[in-house]
Amino acid sequence: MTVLELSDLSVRRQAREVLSGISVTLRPGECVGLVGPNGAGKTTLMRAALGLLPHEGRSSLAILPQHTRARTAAWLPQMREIAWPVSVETVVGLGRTPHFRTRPAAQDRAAVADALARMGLAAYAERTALRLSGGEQARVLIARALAQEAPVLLADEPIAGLDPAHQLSTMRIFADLAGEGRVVLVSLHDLGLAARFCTRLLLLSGGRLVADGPPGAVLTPQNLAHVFGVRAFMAETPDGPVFQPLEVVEID
Ligand SMILES: Nc1ncnc2c1ncn2[C@@H]1O[C@H](COP(=O)(O)OP(=O)(O)OP(=O)(O)O)[C@@H](O)[C@H]1O
Repeated sequence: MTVLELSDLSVRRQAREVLSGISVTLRPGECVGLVGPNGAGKTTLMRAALGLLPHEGRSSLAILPQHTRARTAAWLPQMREIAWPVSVETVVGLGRTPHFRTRPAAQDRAAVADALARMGLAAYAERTALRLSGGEQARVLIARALAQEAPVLLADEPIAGLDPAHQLSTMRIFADLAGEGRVVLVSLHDLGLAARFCTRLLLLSGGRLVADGPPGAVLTPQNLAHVFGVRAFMAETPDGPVFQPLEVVEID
C-alpha cells in the first residue's frame, strides 16, 4: 500500500521560507484537493513532495530511488507545453517510459489506449499533438499521466483552461482513480469542484497548512474570508455541494 507522507516539509526560495513545516499523510482512496490563494505554496508543496525542489523535512516520495519514484508517482505540472510535432498517442505513450526497457509491450499499448479512451481522446490518437487546442493538449497531458498507472497522482491545476464538461469529467476521473485505491492530490482554484469531487481538502496560506479536513470543514466562512478574502454561498443540495463566491471582503 503506497501512502504519501510528508513530515515537517519546508522550502526556502531566495532565503524566504515559502513552505513551512507541512506534515500530512495521504492514503489510498483519498482524492485530496490542495487549495489556497495565488502564491500560497501549492506548486511548491507538490514539487518538494516529488523531490523536484530542495527541501527540509521528509517526503516519502522524494526519498525513493529515481526509477521507483517514476513508477510510484505520476506528475502533471502546471506549465503544459508539448514541444514536438508528434502524435497524441506518442505523447501519451511517454507515460509508459518507467515501465519498459527497450520498446513498449502489449500492456503498455493497452494502458495508452485506456488513458486515451478515459480522456475522450481515442479519435485523436493519430493527430499531431501540436495541432490541438490548448484544452485538448491539456487533456492529452492528463492522459499521459493516467497511462503511467502510478499509485500516486499529483496534478497541478489540471482543469485550468478546460471547458465545463471536461472539468467535470476530469474531476470525476480523479475521484474514480482514488476510488480504485490510488492517492490523488490535485491543486485547483475552483472551490466548487474541489468541494464536489474531493474527499478532503488541504488549505494552504502563506506556505502554511491552515486547515485539513472534509470540504465542509475547510471551506468555512472564516477560512474563506481570512484566507481567500471572499464571502461565498455554499449549500448541500440533492446534487451535492454547491459553492459560489459572492464578493470580496476586507479583513481588518
Ligand atoms: N523560483 C522562485 N524563486 C523565488 N520565489 C519563488 C519561486 N517560485 C515561487 N516562488 C514563491 O513561492 C511562493 C509559492 O509559490 P507557488 O508557485 O508554490 O504558489 P501557488 O500556491 O502554486 O500559486 P498559484 O495559485 O499562483 O499557482 C510564492 O510567494 C512565489 O512567489
